[in-house]
Amino acid sequence: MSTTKKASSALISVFHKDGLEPLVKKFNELEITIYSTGGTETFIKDLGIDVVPVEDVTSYPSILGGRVKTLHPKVFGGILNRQDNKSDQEQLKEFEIPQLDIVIVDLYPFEKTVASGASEQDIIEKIDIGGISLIRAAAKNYKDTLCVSTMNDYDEVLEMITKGNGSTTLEDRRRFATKSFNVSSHYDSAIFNYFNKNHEEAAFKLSETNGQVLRYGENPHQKGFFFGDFEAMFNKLHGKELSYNNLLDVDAAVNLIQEFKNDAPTFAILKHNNACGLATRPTIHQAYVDALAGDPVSAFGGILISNVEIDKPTAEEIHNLFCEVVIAPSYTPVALDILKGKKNRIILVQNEVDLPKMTVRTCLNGVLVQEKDEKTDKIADLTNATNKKPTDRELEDLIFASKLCKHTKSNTIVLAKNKQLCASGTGQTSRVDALNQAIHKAQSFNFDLNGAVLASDAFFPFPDCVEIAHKSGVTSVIQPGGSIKDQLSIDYCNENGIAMVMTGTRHFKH
Ligand SMILES: NC(=O)c1ncn([C@@H]2O[C@H](COP(=O)(O)O)[C@@H](O)[C@H]2O)c1NC=O
Repeated sequence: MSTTKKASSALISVFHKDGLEPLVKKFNELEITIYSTGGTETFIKDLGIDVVPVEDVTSYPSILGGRVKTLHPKVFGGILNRQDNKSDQEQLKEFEIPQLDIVIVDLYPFEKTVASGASEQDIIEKIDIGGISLIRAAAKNYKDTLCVSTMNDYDEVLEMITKGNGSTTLEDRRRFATKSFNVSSHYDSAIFNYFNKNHEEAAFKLSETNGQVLRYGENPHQKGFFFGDFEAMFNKLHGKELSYNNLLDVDAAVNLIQEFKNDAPTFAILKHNNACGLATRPTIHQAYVDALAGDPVSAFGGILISNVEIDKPTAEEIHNLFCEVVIAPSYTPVALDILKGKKNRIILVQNEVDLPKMTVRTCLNGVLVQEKDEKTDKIADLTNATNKKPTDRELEDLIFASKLCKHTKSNTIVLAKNKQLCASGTGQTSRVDALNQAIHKAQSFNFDLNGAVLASDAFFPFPDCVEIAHKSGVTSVIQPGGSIKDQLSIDYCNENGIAMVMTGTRHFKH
């Protein structure tokens, strides 16, 4: 028996009518009978194309404000019958059920309605019942039925139907069934996540429908994929394909620069997810120059991000550096031309899109999920722990350093001065190691640490860090506090004229 099937009928029930016209016209040309629901029927009729209202099949009107319109055995029988099953075919005849060869559905926009901040009642009404049932039924019966479950596929369907003169192959129908279960399971995950927003039910559903195969994973012998909507976040203007590691760095960069969103021009340079350069200045050119000065060695091959438009002078400086990715909210035309001067350099425009509020990572044989660390330390949150208070300049530097600390791998110590990163110790197994690494690095790039500030992502269990910091010139310290031995560090600061403020908030990043 041939597995290629010629369609003679289609049921169309779509929320968004955009993009439907060419498909409907093609069906009409191929003499495919079109059945349809209320709004879709009006749309098709207005195109001057014959359409059979679904009510003519069910002999029921649409009831309960549209909650029930296609949910009827005559509709589902038409979709689910097996064409090679004698009894199914006899029942079609007996109950006068029309054969439905193609089903096209565009579901009520549930996720968009939730995102719009609509009321619970509006959201509930956007839980599609009939549409999702049509999709499940048609996809289940892919041997006989073609299921089109998203408007993104209309072009492909039009091409397929045109090429096959109304026929589809089993292979195509199975492929469309897979797409349909992708749509239906994503839809149900979104509904579950909406209902379970307070996490009463101990279940986790992460559903991403946009996937991309990467060149490889973290290393060339590992396969890698990205599931997410990169295009929603960025316009890629130039350069090679982003790698797995590029994506991780871009993520780190975007989260870091978010802290400086409404600040003066700020430039960050990152390597392996940590910043090796950061500066806030009156111009973005100066911010870049001073960020680079933080560690011009590490900056090689780095990820660059700016919180404001990149102009010509900045682009000229950047062009001297080999870097993987440049990210900014915009570029002047001249700056863009300069940056495009290197073939592989990836240039991204960051769109104004909210980042997810939860983070997810694999752990053992499951996943760990947590709220994102959304707390940014502010001057108003600080309590003075010492007799000496930080100067206004130091206070600004303390907040600057604390913002960076939050986005650096633990254990970390950040040393900063005049809103410039002098050096940080990153991902160390002890806080003392992190501090020593930072001091050593800062000195190797000729930073004068006299008057510098120190930020620590967690409390000091002993006074050793403040002592080492003091001896290298640090005059002000910001830390969460909370150690049973806080007083030892405070006493040392008081005895040596250091100001220490406490935030009360730890910023571990593992
Ligand atoms: N209730 C039903 O039987 C039903 N059947 C189809 N729908 C949906 O109704 C929408 C199309 O409605 P209309 O053609 O009236 O504009 C589509 O999004 C479709 O998924 C239904 N609506 C909700 O469940």
